[in-house]
Amino acid sequence: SQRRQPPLLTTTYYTKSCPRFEQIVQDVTTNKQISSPTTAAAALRLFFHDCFVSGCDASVLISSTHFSKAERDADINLSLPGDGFDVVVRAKTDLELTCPGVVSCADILAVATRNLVVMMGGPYYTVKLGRKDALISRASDVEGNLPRPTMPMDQMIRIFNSKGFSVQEMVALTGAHTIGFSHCKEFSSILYNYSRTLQSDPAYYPEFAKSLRSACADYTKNPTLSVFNDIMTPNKFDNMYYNNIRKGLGLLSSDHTLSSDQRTRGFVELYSTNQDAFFQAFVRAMEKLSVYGIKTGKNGDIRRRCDSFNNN
Ligand code: HEM
Ligand SMILES: [Ca+2]
Ligand SMILES: [Ca+2]
Repeated sequence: SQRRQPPLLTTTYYTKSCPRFEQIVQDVTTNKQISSPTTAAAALRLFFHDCFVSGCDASVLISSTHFSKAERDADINLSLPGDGFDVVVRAKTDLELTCPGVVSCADILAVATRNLVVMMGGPYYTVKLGRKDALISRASDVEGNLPRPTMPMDQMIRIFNSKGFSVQEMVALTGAHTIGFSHCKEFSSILYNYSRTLQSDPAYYPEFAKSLRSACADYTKNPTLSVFNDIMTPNKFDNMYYNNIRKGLGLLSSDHTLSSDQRTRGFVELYSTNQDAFFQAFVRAMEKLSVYGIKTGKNGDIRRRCDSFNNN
């Protein structure tokens, strides 16, 4: 049997073909984050949702047409904020002026995400380059590839394992919930109607549950209502998320389960007491995530626009 070699990305991919690549992406991400501070969390979640569905290939950036419903319009992706898409489009626009047809949307999203994590106070990690953009984006491919907050731990672990990510890596990556928001509907079922006998015992700190109920009181009429994922340091990329979930200050059912399940609890405890350990684990897991399922050569192309394929 033949062993297929993993396609190789390099850190110097654009050194000759687009020497200003890093600088252009850096300028765009900085300006965008300053004018729209929700961009960092938006891009980080967008990147996760791209990579877990057929690899880090910008498949999530494609817009639907009359003929085909793209990933972006799968129900779980409808809450992806526009700022994440917008920062990629802005960088692409600048890059097409400087080095047309050279830089992939997938590489832009990967580097923009890293830059934004760093801007929020998170750790720097290496992003290798040379990803090609996907030739396919189908909403029907999304289901089953992304975790949902109401899933039991077994199922969440199965999704991560199926992509080669360990329980430890799952816990480290989910530290991303140290920034950003969740809409009320994502945790309303456990907020209004929970029983402590369930395996998915949400174990909200009672005062926290009370304040969430009041913040979300109107959410059926106003579906845009949302709450910080990390109530203590919502705008700082740190290890506070792990401290929160140990105290019942996690938002989503999946956040609570992370600190109650015996398979994940040890990692939560480690990262809550040792930010260096979290950052090191996050760096390794993001480096791994960012090369997951990447396309090279003829398996992909360099899109002219990030939201549509080249052949139309
Ligand atoms: C472990 C399973 C996970 C589940 C069940 C989950 C679920 C969710 C849900 C329901 C939201 C709220 C979305 C909204 O209401 O708009 C959210 C937000 C977010 N998630 Fe996750 N997530 C998981 C893991 C991850 C991972 C691995 C990352 C990145 C590496 C990530 C990054 C984010 C970010 C940054 C936000 C905030 C988005 C924003 O503010 O726009 N999540 N997640
Ligand atoms: Ca993808
Ligand atoms: Ca935080």
